[in-house]
Amino acid sequence: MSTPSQGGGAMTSAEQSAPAHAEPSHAPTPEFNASHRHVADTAATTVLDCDNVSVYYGDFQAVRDVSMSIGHNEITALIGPSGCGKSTILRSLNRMNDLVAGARVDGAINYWGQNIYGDGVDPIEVRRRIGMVFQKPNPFPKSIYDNIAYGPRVTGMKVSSMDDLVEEALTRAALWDEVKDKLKQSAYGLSGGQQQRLCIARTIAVQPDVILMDEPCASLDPIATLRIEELMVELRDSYTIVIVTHNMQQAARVADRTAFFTAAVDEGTGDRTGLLVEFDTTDTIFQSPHDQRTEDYIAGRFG
Ligand SMILES: Nc1ncnc2c1ncn2[C@@H]1O[C@H](COP(=O)(O)OP(=O)(O)OP(=O)(O)O)[C@@H](O)[C@H]1O
Repeated sequence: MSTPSQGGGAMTSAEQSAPAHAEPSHAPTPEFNASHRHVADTAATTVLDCDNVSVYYGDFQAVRDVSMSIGHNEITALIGPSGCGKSTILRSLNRMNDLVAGARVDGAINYWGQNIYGDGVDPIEVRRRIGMVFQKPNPFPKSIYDNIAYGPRVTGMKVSSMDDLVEEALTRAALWDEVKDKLKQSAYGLSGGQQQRLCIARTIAVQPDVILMDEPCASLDPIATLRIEELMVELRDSYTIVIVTHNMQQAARVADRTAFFTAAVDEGTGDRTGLLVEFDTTDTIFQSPHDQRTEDYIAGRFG
């Protein structure tokens, strides 16, 4: 498993203790509005490529035949009605579904050209490079400092100064100024929005390349939601971000590209299986979609 900056080569256990890539530079903090979306009318370099991906839970096919390319340093939103397989696809992008008994992925998901489901690929290393932030903030029952330091410690990352690493991660997650005087206090003392930024900092601390976010604002109030959206836009210059959201305005505000999923009913079994209807620039999906199903969903006619 390699990234272009690593120069190729199979992943080894020694590699697991080394940073995945050179530290990305700090992005300037843009004032936030939708115009900060990239102009996504040209194809970006592909980081993650889903090639005919189907995901099963036991015998149930939850989502079928998904092919899409996730662009480098872009925000990609996955939208669609409940149960269409957005979270299932998101979790398959870093092998999180491996942790679900009976879950199985068909097809290939290529990360910088290497199938993450290929022989000999370490799922732990996949999840370090492709991190995930969940719907509900889930800090560890530890101090703010130890929440950040935990990942680097358990993955055996070589760190010259843990204090610097903690400050760096919290700064990137736009939380440092709010917590720098209480690093030894419990993370549970933070507000929900702060806890979610802490979880983003925790993900950043192990130097990922891609950050997956599964409805990261679902449990937050509008102010905290806006702060996370601003943060996503800031982080985009250093990371590739994939977000599942039920909030179409959120997708329209932050995403460069948007994938619309729906579910089709199998006449025989009655099962509802998710499928990708349309994947394009966010402007195209929201302003001139090619598929009637996308247009109906965007217009609120179903889902
Ligand atoms: N762990 C699991 N075991 C069995 N079935 C599952 C599991 N997780 C999801 N499913 C099923 O897979 C299908 C897709 O679910 P998924 O959560 O991916 O959809 P979603 O589009 O993210 O939905 P929502 O928007 O409601 O979160 C659903 O039918 C769901 O019941």
